[in-house]
Amino acid sequence: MRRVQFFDTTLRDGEQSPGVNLSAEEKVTIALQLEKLGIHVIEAGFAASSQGDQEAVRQVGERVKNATVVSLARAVSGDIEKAWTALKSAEAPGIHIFLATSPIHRRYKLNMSQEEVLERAEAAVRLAKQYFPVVEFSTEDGGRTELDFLCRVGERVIAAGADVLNIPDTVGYMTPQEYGNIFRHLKENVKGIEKVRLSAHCHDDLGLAVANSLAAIEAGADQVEGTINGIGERAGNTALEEVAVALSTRNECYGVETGINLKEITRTSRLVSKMTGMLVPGNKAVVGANAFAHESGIHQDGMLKNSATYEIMKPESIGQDGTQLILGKHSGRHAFRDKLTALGYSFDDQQLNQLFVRFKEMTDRKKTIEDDDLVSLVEERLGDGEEIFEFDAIQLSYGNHSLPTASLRLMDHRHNRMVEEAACGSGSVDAIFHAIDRATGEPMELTDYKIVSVTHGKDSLGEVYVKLKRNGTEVQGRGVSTDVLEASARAYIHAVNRILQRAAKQPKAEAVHTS
Ligand SMILES: CC(=O)SCCNC(=O)CCNC(=O)[C@H](O)C(C)(C)COP(=O)(O)OP(=O)(O)OC[C@H]1O[C@@H](n2cnc3c(N)ncnc32)[C@H](O)[C@@H]1OP(=O)(O)O
Ligand SMILES: CC(C)C(=O)C(=O)O
Repeated sequence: MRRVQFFDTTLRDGEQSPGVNLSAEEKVTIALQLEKLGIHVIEAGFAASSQGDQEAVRQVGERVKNATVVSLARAVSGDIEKAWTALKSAEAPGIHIFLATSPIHRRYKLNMSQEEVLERAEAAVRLAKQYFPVVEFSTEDGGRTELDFLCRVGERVIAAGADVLNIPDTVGYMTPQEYGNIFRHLKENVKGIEKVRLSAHCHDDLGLAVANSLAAIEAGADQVEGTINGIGERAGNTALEEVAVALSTRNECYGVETGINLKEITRTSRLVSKMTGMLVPGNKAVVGANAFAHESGIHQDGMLKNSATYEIMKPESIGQDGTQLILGKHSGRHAFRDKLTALGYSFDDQQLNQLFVRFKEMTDRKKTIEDDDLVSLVEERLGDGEEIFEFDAIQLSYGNHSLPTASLRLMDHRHNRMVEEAACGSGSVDAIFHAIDRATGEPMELTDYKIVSVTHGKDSLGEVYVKLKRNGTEVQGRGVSTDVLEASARAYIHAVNRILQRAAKQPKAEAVHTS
């Protein structure tokens, strides 16, 4: 199978992301992880750009043993010499020389004619060849360069001894078809092209960097350049982890092997994100936090039946922890039951349906449902018999200069009717409890009341515990809601139900106990 080599420029083009500045130590740490990932060429920096980067390139070159370490250099002797100073003690040194070839860059940036570009490129490669075993030449803005001229540049640098010819789409302007065609054209028209490795280097200005890189590979490129997480100048570079996973998952389309250790992808992505401060968006392909998370009920049901329904690769194959079924607004009963089973509960269909109704109410108010939320929800009902009174709705009027008033509606299952009552109190909670006493016609003595926050954040669940006493029987009630006043009402009604259920079971001798 044809081999495609991976050239990582996280430490050079990736570092060109605004706000990113890596120390030599950080570059070494990332480079050693790139080595574990199986990257073949690591661009450690641009030695001529600063004393600090020259030192960083030197340290990376000395520490990395299983990849070629290169420095970027302009087509000027000073840059090439600084690159050699940095890398002469490296295990496998290389240099990456670039010179823009497009009409726009020649005219406005370099102020060079085509002939001058050809001469400068050739001279730079010849000089670099005196020092480096591996010389890559990049035709900066190659995508927007006249094809004939691109071929002439290619021929000149190959004749001068270049080992790799890289055709960058520097401004992310190419479409996959156009970019692939450039590689086909070079392969067919450049003398000596078989002597060099042909390389693709894409930017993501139109969101096409990965697609363009894959198109180049299809058209014969045998090296792909990019960064981890796709970081880099402007909209960034080709995300190498995406290319590696695409080449492996759709190997029947590309028929190439890479030698990339896919299991190291997640670790590498997290390290780069941490050290550069460039956060990975949740929906980012392959390494985003949601890449293997399923939120909707229909998908979750499919996943539980067979993960191939909604996952095209195994999260473990790229070092991710595993599939996540996120319970939320769009979840269905299958995922709900599965989660409860994982938490150690088992329910018949009727119980599950009742809990599911409460769960859906909760998801309308709370973005993410955590395990603790579910435990609270379940335990609110656990061990209870049939509900006598069922909470339905509540409305409160509160002002610091007026009497708090609560209006409350509940279902009275004994008489199969909705009851609505209102009451005032010394505070909102007191008003709610009076309204419940009126609605049930079963006044209780409140002996304890406390509120606990179940999870974190503004939309966390409040859990209210009350103790009610009547005729010597004292019971506890629990209520959960994102609103503590509603949780209070639920807790009180829960306790009323339990007291009445107890009384029904022991009509004559009501024991005094606490539960
Ligand atoms: C597409 C890419 O990503 S290319 C890499 C881009 N990366 C960087 O630029 C990061 C590091 N850069 C730097 O630290 C600085 O730009 C330096 C140290 C390299 C150069 O700084 P300065 O000497 O002050 O020059 P400055 O950056 O302002 O201008 C670039 C000069 O290099 C010339 N130049 C640009 N590319 C090349 C090239 N490939 N070969 C030769 N000369 C070049 C420009 O024409 C300009 O020359 P001029 O001064 O004669 O007009
Ligand atoms: C130096 C070259 C390869 C580059 O980064 C680009 O053209 O984008």
